[in-house]
Amino acid sequence: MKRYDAIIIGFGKGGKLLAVELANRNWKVAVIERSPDMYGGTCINVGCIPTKTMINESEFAERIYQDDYKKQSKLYSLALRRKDKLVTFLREKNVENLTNNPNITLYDGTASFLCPDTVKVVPSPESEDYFELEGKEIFINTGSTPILPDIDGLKNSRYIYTSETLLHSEILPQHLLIIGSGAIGLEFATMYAGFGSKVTILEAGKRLLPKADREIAEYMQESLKRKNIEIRLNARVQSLHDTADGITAAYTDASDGTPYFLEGDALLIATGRKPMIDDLNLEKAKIQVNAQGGIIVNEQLRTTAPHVWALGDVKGGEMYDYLSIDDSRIILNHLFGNKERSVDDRNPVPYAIFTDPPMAHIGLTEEEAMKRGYPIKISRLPASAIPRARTLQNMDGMLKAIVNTDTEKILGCSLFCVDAPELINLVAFVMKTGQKSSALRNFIFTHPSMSEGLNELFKAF
Ligand SMILES: Cc1cc2nc3c(=O)[nH]c(=O)nc-3n(C[C@H](O)[C@H](O)[C@H](O)COP(=O)(O)OP(=O)(O)OC[C@H]3O[C@@H](n4cnc5c(N)ncnc54)[C@H](O)[C@@H]3O)c2cc1C
Ligand SMILES: NC(=O)c1ccc[n+]([C@@H]2O[C@H](COP(=O)([O-])OP(=O)(O)OC[C@H]3O[C@@H](n4cnc5c(N)ncnc54)[C@H](O)[C@@H]3O)[C@@H](O)[C@H]2O)c1
Repeated sequence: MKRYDAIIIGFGKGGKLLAVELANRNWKVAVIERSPDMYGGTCINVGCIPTKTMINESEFAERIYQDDYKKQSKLYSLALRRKDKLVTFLREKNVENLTNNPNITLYDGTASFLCPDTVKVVPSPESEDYFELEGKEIFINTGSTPILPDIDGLKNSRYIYTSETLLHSEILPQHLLIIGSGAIGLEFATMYAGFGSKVTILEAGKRLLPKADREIAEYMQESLKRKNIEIRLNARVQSLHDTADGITAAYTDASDGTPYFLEGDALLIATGRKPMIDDLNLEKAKIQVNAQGGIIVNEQLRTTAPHVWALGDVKGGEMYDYLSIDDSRIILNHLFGNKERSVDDRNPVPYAIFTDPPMAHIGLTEEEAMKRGYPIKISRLPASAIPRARTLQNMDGMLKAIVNTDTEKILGCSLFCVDAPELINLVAFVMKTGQKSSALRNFIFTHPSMSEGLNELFKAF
């Protein structure tokens, strides 16, 4: 049996960064990945990168061929090719980063625990062959997988997709149905509407983005409507049936019990993701999981088994690329640094949803700040008031900030405007460095830029 200083299960975001850092410190590292199509993990293969590439392509398609489905279809195929090219480039780069390092060995296969320091690797599901590896430290970085709700007909339909499969389909849907209006549902809706598909989202909840600022979520809902994206809230999907040329979703509006039938030619399941623990045999290592199947870790990311750590989506909770990266920093800090980093010291964490315009948020919403009894003042700025939004011909949206009137510190900020995923990082920087809101009011920004809008937004405080 081969022995390593570190075994990393899953070639995901945090794991690949950790592998290189450990190897550069002369650790012998084994990385185990179950699928060569997933070298480099979710983000570059089926997550952030392909989706944002396609959203960018769709914005371009929308501008030039707004109502011409045939021409849009052609652009969709070309966009898929460009997306595939980028994904292949990044995947190859990711593999090179590991395989060029003499201290790293990349193994193809599915890993499972035999005991806390030994894993079994099955290279191919078709064969009974396997080998074992022993590690002084083991890092679980197996990511997450789509949740498939228990809906009649879902398993047998030919028209059902997940975010991982829809972007391999060559046919641009005429009418895309989406179940779920979280980040994935909204981003795919934006993408396909941009390419000219009609999009209808069926969301079980009573409001869009329940954790977002209510006012901003309402702006977004109105904006999506103008883009041919219909959102049906309170929707309880009971069954799905294939027809000669598509799929019918039968659902009930839970607010009044009215039954509906909706026809489309493709249906995306976007009802959340769950930690990928299925094959790991965690009991053999006495690694505990929570009720949602997330691996339980302490604030240093150690699991309940000695010398076994977990990073990224497999812990459950918030699932973002940058949290997996930060998890790797925390682990490195505990292995080689001053041991001061913790998952508790990184809040507030911003997020962004890449609709058109996109929405980004950090900190508290207005409702949350009120509930906590803070003395607050609120400022709002329509995106159309920012000259850069006009030069970009994207004036849709609203910016909103909440400041504590006693401390003059920013409590929360929601930006629904072009470039919001970039702007929110400026706000995050001010919040995390403990500066007052006046830092943004008086800062010199380039012109014309969306950042200038922050001068205006924070003028009120
Ligand atoms: C469509 C989509 C869009 C997204 N967009 C964004 C975005 O814009 N911004 C953002 O921050 N986040 C985004 N995310 C979330 C982000 O992609 C994830 O949070 C991040 O990639 C998780 O990385 P990870 O380190 O947990 O592992 P992953 O990158 O998921 O890697 C896990 C790897 O482990 C492998 N594996 C699993 N089980 C085993 C096993 N038993 N043995 C061996 N290998 C195994 C898997 O094949 C996979 O390659 C998006 C996600 C999706 C699905
Ligand atoms: N831009 C980004 O950072 C980005 C982009 C995509 C995904 N992600 C991450 O990926 C993860 C998964 O995203 P997601 O959008 O699938 O999950 P999500 O949990 O964010 O949203 C799922 C939505 O589906 C709804 N839903 C669940 N079951 C339903 C049902 N049976 N019928 C109708 N609606 C139902 C929920 O109410 C919720 O609104 C999230 O953690 C997300 O943060 C991030």
